[in-house]
Amino acid sequence: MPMLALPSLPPPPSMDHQTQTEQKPLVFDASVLRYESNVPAQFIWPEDEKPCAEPPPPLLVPPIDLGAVLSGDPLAISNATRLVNDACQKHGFFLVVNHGVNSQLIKEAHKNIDFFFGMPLSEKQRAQRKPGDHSGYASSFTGRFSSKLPWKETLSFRYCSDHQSSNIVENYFLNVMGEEFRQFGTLCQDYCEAMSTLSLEIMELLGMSLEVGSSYFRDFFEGNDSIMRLNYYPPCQKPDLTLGTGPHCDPTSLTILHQDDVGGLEVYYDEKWHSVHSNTDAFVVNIGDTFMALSNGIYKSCLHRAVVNNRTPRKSMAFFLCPKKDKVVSPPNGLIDTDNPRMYPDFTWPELLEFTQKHYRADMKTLHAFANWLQHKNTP
Ligand SMILES: C=C1C[C@]23C[C@H]1CC[C@H]2[C@]1(C)CCC[C@@](C)(C(=O)O)[C@H]1[C@@H]3C(=O)O
Ligand SMILES: O=C(O)CCC(=O)C(=O)O
Ligand SMILES: [Fe+2]
Repeated sequence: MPMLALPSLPPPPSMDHQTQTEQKPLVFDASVLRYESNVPAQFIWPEDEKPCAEPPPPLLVPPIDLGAVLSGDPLAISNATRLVNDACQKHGFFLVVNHGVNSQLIKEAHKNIDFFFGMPLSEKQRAQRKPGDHSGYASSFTGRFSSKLPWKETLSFRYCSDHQSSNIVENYFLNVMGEEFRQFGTLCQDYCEAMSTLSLEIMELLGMSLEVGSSYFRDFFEGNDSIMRLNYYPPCQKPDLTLGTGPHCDPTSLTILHQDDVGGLEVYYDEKWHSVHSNTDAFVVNIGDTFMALSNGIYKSCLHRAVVNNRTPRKSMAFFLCPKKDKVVSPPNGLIDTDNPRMYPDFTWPELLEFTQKHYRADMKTLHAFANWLQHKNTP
């Protein structure tokens, strides 16, 4: 079988950040590192990927009034489908307002995130992510990658909307963190349920804007097997050297992000980075690689990153919508024709997830690398 070069696959950590001498393994303890003016080399990003010297121009994206769309108002629907269609063909990014998600639920979630990440490292490590697993706590990715480390801590867990998994998030918190975290678990379960509902509503809108019918993608994501991630970006004394999350397209289908009012999210469009103003009343929505494949490349997977600052910690909550395990990601016939031939091979989400967890560090070229990898894997 021909060997494929996978440019982002890092060498095992022992190969470059631990030398023959007595160097200790790197630990990202934010309570210490946030005051450190010497940023460890593993967190320093290459010159061409460093944050912009000046604040980048804002990305002008019209907010979509989801409430008006769901009320069935024909004018609101035609406006929203036009705006979404335009945004998704250009950069794959838009905002949703009047979304119907309880603002108290969002506030409580942010409070609990502050509490969780404010705990000592050893407490958070009770939920430590295991190698090859996408769930759990990670303080940066010190054991997983050896360079271009992100200045962030994350807590990720699986959410599944089928009936057999009704308490999957609550149970995760109970099992890994214990009884004192039951309430946080219930809150995250409720939040994920709200995100799953919201994502299916957005899928109706995407079905209308791609003219395949409002139920096509909604049905495809019924019983979704998704990932929820809480991101915490501690302050950094040298924010111009590092990144909170490096440039990437989400390999997942659709991301619904809620960010606090600190700011730091940036989107690449028209050959430059743009900042995204924070608006705590809005959800930030972006297309991911799996939806790009599902739309036969018509909607773009959004290239984005997060920068950090030297003053305030920043929080965001990302719900990564993913299809049920056995769903084949294949575009509907209405999106394929002689001018628009098939762009990507059929695949299932678990295959792409495994690719990003075991073979390739997700970046801006994941879908392309994955399509090549699949092709070589399946050619004797
Ligand atoms: C399936 C996933 C892999 C990542 C988490 C979810 C969706 C986004 C991916 C990620 C955020 C893209 C940038 C690189 C990454 C390693 C990160 O910085 O967290 C990615 C996630 C991951 O592999 O854990
Ligand atoms: O925190 C943010 O603003 C972006 C996070 C992100 O892109 C991700 O978790 O995939
Ligand atoms: Fe992302």
